[in-house]
Amino acid sequence: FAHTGSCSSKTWIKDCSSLRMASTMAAQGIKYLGQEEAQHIDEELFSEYGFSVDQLMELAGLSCATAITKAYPLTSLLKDKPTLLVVCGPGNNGGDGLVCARHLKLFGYEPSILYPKRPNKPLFQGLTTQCQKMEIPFLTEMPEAEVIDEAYNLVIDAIFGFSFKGAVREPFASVLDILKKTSVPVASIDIPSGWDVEQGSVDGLQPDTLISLTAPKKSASMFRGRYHYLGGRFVPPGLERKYQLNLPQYPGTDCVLQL
Ligand SMILES: NC(=O)C1=CN([C@@H]2O[C@H](COP(=O)(O)OP(=O)(O)OC[C@H]3O[C@@H](n4cnc5c(N)ncnc54)[C@H](OP(=O)(O)O)[C@@H]3O)[C@@H](O)[C@H]2O)[C@H](O)CC1
Ligand SMILES: [K+]
Repeated sequence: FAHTGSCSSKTWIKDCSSLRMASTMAAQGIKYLGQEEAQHIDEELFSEYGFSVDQLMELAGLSCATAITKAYPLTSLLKDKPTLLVVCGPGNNGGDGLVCARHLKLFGYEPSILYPKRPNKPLFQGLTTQCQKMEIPFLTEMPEAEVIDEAYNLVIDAIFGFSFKGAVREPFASVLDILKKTSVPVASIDIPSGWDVEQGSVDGLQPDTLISLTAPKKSASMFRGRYHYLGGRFVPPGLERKYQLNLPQYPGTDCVLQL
């Protein structure tokens, strides 16, 4: 995978690197959230600011799909088909994964979804139906690491987000063990799954891409992959001030920003 972005010719390199530098400088001072703080912000978005969960999930999932198109453009993929594996967990992080998969299908990728633990709630049932109607296949079991390396260009990790706690329970412990053995890149939504939200993990998943939603969580400072994006461009100014998020300015109408 080569990061092509918009810097494809030499004449663009200078402009591009100064843009990247500007983006890094703009991101300086951005707040890295603790677990409770991230959960409070989430609750306030619903209770005080009048958002519904499906609204924010749609924006979060669209940000993630957009970030994937930037880090792994269709033209950069090595396999014959633009296949992706999206692994979804039981909470809202998994919901973001379903939305992300739907948008990626619309963007020309060929996602398959593994969704082993499905909550019995209309929101997730609706998102599942939407993906099925988009003709996205749902796998019945997690493929072995060699099969993933053979069949997919990229894995999208939408297993756990900011509510993850403790030791990973099944079936996700086995799923994460397989993901750690794959050599195709992994793109994690909000948190690399299995990482402590604040402390990270020394022997955990090492994603190539991290898409932080709303604001990075403390563990994001331990991220060593190539691409770190900020997404979830929906934070009202009062909430940003209250939590001193110090968010960088998104360029133009973009819904993601590379940190
Ligand atoms: N404000 C925003 O930026 C928004 C972010 N969104 C996304 O939502 C997630 C947070 O979603 P939440 O539902 O609160 O939690 P998670 O998806 O992180 O996970 C909850 C489920 O995970 C299970 N869990 C927790 N710990 C373990 C463990 N050790 N082993 C196995 N399973 C675990 C937990 O299961 P229970 O058994 O406890 O029920 C939960 O089911 C955020 O990160 C963003 O991605 C929103 O989409 C929009 C707003
Ligand atoms: K994740």
